[in-house]
Order: sequence, then C-alpha cells, then structure tokens
Amino acid sequence: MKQENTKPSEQSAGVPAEGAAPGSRPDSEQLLFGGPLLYDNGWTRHDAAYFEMSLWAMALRLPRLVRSTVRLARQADRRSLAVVGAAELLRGAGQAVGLVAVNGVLTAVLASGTIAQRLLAAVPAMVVVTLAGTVSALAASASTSGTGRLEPKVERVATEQYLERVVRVELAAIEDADFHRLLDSAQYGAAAARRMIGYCTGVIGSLVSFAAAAGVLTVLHPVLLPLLVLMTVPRSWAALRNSRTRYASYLRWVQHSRAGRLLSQTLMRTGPAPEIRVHGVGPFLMDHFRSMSQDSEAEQSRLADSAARVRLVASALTGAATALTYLALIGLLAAGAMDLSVAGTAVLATRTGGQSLSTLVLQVNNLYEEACYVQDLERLCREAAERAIPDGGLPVPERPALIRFENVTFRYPADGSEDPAGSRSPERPALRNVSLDIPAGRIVALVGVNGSGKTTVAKLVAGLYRPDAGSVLWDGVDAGALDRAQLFSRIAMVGQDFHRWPFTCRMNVAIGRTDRPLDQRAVEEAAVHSGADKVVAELPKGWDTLLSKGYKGGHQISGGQWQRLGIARARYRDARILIVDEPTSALDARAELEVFEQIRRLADGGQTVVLITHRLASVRHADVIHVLEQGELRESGTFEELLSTPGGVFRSLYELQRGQFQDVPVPERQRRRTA
Ligand SMILES: Nc1ncnc2c1ncn2[C@@H]1O[C@H](COP(=O)(O)OP(=O)(O)OP(=O)(O)O)[C@@H](O)[C@H]1O
Repeated sequence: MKQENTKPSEQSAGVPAEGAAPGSRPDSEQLLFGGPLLYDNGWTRHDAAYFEMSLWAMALRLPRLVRSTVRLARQADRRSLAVVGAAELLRGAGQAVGLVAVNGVLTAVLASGTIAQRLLAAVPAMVVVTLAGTVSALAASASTSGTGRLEPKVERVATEQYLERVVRVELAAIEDADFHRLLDSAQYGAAAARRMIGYCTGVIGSLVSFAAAAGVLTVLHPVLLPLLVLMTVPRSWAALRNSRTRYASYLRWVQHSRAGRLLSQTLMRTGPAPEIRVHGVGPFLMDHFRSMSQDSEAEQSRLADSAARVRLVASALTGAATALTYLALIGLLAAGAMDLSVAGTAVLATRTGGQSLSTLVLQVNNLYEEACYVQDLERLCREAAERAIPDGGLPVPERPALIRFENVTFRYPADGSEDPAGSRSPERPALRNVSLDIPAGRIVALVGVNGSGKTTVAKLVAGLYRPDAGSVLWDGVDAGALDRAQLFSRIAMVGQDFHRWPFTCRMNVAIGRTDRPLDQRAVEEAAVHSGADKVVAELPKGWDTLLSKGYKGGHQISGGQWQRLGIARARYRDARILIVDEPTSALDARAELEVFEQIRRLADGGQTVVLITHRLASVRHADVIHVLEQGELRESGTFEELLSTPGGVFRSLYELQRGQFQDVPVPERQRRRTA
C-alpha cells in the first residue's frame, strides 16, 4: 500500500504538529470517534530523548545507528552490502586522488614556461584526474545498484521481524489501546529501515568525500579546515530543528492519520458499499474526510512555514561563513602565505568538502529521523516479545476429561481512555466469580442475554485470555501452566465473527488446519457435514472460486452460506473441543435443524461441544446448560431441570421466546399442506 511506505508527514488525511494544532477542528473526530485523536507527546519513551538531542549527542550516536542498519542489511543480503560498502570507499578514494591531482594540474599550469610546456607538464596529472573521475563514477553506479537491491530486502526483513512477533502476542495485547498506539507508530518502521539504507550509504559516501577534502585542505593550510566546518554548522542546525518538528508532529497526529485513512478506505470497500449508497452515507463521510484532511493540511502548512523560516536563517548564516572563508583565502594570498595554484585547489576543495559536509549533515539528520521510526518498531518487537504467548509448558491431555472454571473473574483490557484527573477508567469485570464444569464428550450450552459473558467464557476455554482471578483447570491442571500451542490444537472454534478469508472457497475450509498438508478429501467431507457442499456446487469455479468481490473472478456468497463454510472449517480442524458461538444465526430453519443434529452426533462421537446460542429450544439436547447473567453464573442444569425451576432466568427467557410463536397459530389449510 502506497501510504504505508510514505512518510507519515506526507499523508493527506493525517499529518503532524507540535503544540495544539491551530485551527484544528475536532468536530469530525468528536462526532465520529468520540473525541479528539491527537496524542500528547508523552506516550513514547524515546521521543523526549530525540527532542533533547544536541548535534554533538547525535554525532556520538551515529556509529550505533550505522551499526544497527548494517546488522539489518547483513541479515537481508550480505553480498549487496559488501558491494555497497566497497563501492562507497572506492568512490571516496577516487575523489581524494582526483583533488590531489587537480592540485598537480594547477601547479603545472600556473608554473613558468610556455603554454605548450605547461600543458605538457600537466598531462600526467590530467590523466590521473580522468581516471579518478571514472573510478568514482563506476563506484557510484555500483553503489546505486547495490543499494537498490538491498532496500526492499531490508524492508522485508524488518516487516517479518515485526509481524512474526505481533502474531504471537496474547489477544489481550492486541486489544490493548497502548499496544495499538505502538502498532500505529511502528508500522512505518520497516519502510524507515529501508530508507535508512540509502541514508547510511549517503553518510558513508559523504564521510569519505569529506575526509578526502579535509585531508587535502589541512595539507594546504590548517586554518581552512575549521572554516569549512563553520560553513556547515547553520545547515546542520536547520536540518535537525526541522526534522524534530516533523517527528513531534507525526507522533501527535498518528491516530488522526489512521482515522482519516479509515474514512477514505471505508468509502472504497465493498462491505459498506450498499449502506453508503442507500443511506446516503457517502457525502456525509466525504465531508468529514475533507474536514479531517483540512486539519492535516493546516498542520502541513504550519510545518512548511516553520521549515522555511528556519532555512532562511540558516542560509544567511551559511552565506556569512562562506564569505569569511573566502576573505581568509584572500588574506593568505595577499600576505604571500599561499601560492595562487594552492589557493585554486583550496577553493575547489572547500567547495567539494562543503558539499560533502552539507550532504553528510543532511543524511545524518535523515538517518536520525528514520531511526526514530525504526526505534518504534524495535520497541514494538521488544514489547511484543514481553507480551508473547509463552512457549512450552505442561503437556495437554489428548482427551481431557473435564474443564473446570473455579471462581473465575475476568476483566477485558482497559481502552486506554483517561478521566479528567488522568487516571485510567477501570473496566467492569466481564466475568465475576464464575465456577462451572465442561465435561468431555458432552454438549455444554451457555445461554444468557446479550453481554452476559457467554463468549468470554468460550474465549477463556480456548486459552485466548487468562483469568484475573480464579483458574481454568484442564483435568485439574491450571491452563496457565499448560503448553498453549497444544491447548490451541485441541480447540476448534466457530465464533460469531469468524473470519471471512478473502481466499478461495477451498482455502476458507482448509485454513482451519494449516499445520498439515491440505487434504481435499477431508475438506469435502467437512463440507458435506456442514451443508457447504451445496454452496460449493453452485459456485462458478467450485472449490477454486475466490470469495472476495473486490478481485477479478471474485464471488460473493450470502451470510448463511458463509456460516456453513465456517462450520466446515471447524469440522476440518478436527479438534477434541468444538466451540460454536451462535452457529446458526444466519441459517434458514431447515439448515439450522441439520446443524444442531450434527452437533449432537459430534458429542455422540466423543467430541466436547461448547454451544452458545440464543435459540433456547435448540439446547434441549444439551447435557448441561449454564445460564449467565451480568457476568455471573445464575443457574446450571439440564433443559428439564431449568424449566422446572420456578422464577428461574432460563425459564423466564424460554417462556418469552415460546410466547412469540404461540401468538401466531399456523392456519389450518397451510398446516395440512406443510404436513
Ligand atoms: N474484546 C472486548 N473488549 C472489551 N470488552 C468486551 C470485549 N468483548 C466483550 N466485552 C464486554 O464483556 C461483556 C461480556 O461480553 P460477551 O461477548 O462475553 O457477552 P455475550 O454473552 O457473549 O453477549 P452476546 O449474546 O451479545 O454475544 C460485555 O459487557 C461486553 O461489552
């Protein structure tokens, strides 16, 4: 995606700013997202260090930065790295030799004798100048080609490092607002690492060129070197100041950028497309996209004005320093302390050295700016490692006999919002003191009104979360001590929001078990089991049909058809414990009956089924029903037991549902036809 590779400060709907954004109108953010999306700059750890960094401190940190870039490049492609390093050294050496040779040419040309004699004397030095220039040009071209090869590989390696860790973190981390902020800012790290390669090459190249020019200048006259350095100080200051302002702004506006992109992408996606048209949401979202983009543009303008002012001051100071250098040269000539030929070489060396130093400062500065994004990525990797699902643990029984919840209390991670006093709003527990049993080979139903905690219980069974208090025990062993990878392999899940993979129909089933080679027979058997075979039969390319409308040949299927595929996926996974959360919400009445019948057969075959449903009549065949209310377990028992509990939660919910059908009798004639 283009935007992912663009510096955040260049994105349209999201740009940076230090201090309160003047003219920023948080109306769109307030209305759509519930509040302003600007961060204060206190949420990252490294930014303060960056903002306080002096030129000198930056110079001291330079070797570490170059080292970490080289380490990444070595992992990506050692050969290209060697080519780039050698080419840059060669280029610098060519420049140094060229400069010395120019001195030789000037000395020969300005010496006494006829023109022909002087030119003849200059020929060897001219040949050296030409050769040195050719070598430099060839080396520069080799460096460009090597850098071009290295850059995408470095980006890939950095992206892999980050993704590998992110997919292994606990679900709670992914849902944690702070971790998400870090994800937001770190996503530019890989592209920044790629850009760092170019800047690093530039730094090494200009360092070598500068060393060459500085060496020549020092030999010509010692006073020239400090003057050369003085010329570059204002530019260094300007570059550092501007990049700090840009980065501070980026940190502050990162979430605003994400929200702006969300609006523009929503307008292009197929899912919301019907609603956007029928409900006329398009112009509404466009207005807010415009408003948020304008806020960003105002910030861009502020940054541009500030950068222009800083550059103007820097140019004036550089001009003064350059004038001082030339005055010094004239003074040396006038005092007879320097020959005309040497002065000529000094002018050339000053220009070359000045250019190299300016490039060096600019590249170092760019390197630092990119390093901040890479540091975000490194920090994300560290934090992801800390919050990773632990490896290893006790073995999980192949056929666990009992999963038991003992006084389980669980709170979802906080959303990161703060009250005016600055403290985090505590989340209400989603489960409070819940104790229940899930015996093997049985159908265990979880029922209750919306938000009562059913899905949360299922996710704790699946090992996706750890309880805050109490324990989930597998045959008496705390799930926290078990090998989580093994635990996951015992579970198949069809969640309410199971993912609709934008892949082929076959892959939508086979993705249920990716640790084994794809087994077409098993895929087909799972499809027959869930009724998805009838869906596949109607698809234009059968199992190979791409189930994503946005792509060429992509096909869209209905919600109920997706649900059959989801159930087939869980079946294909072939795990001991099946968790089905509202498996039939989108199915027609006949398909629903079939699915419940199959679920019953699974339990007969020894599989444990945790069934969450609002269709209370469907839990008639469950071996045990747990009834939840406001995160607490209210009742447990069989269907008959719960119905015969006067004033019970289950009984009252069931009566409500049954009443809806009893009020609508089937007309006599229709009933006969149905029969
Ligand atoms: N990922 C989450 N982050 C924060 N809170 C959550 C999350 N998921 C659920 N909750 C909250 O936890 C409580 C229990 O939710 P849960 O999804 O377990 O209920 P449920 O009984 O399955 O509801 P439903 O019948 O609507 O599916 C609710 O108050 C809900 O807002």
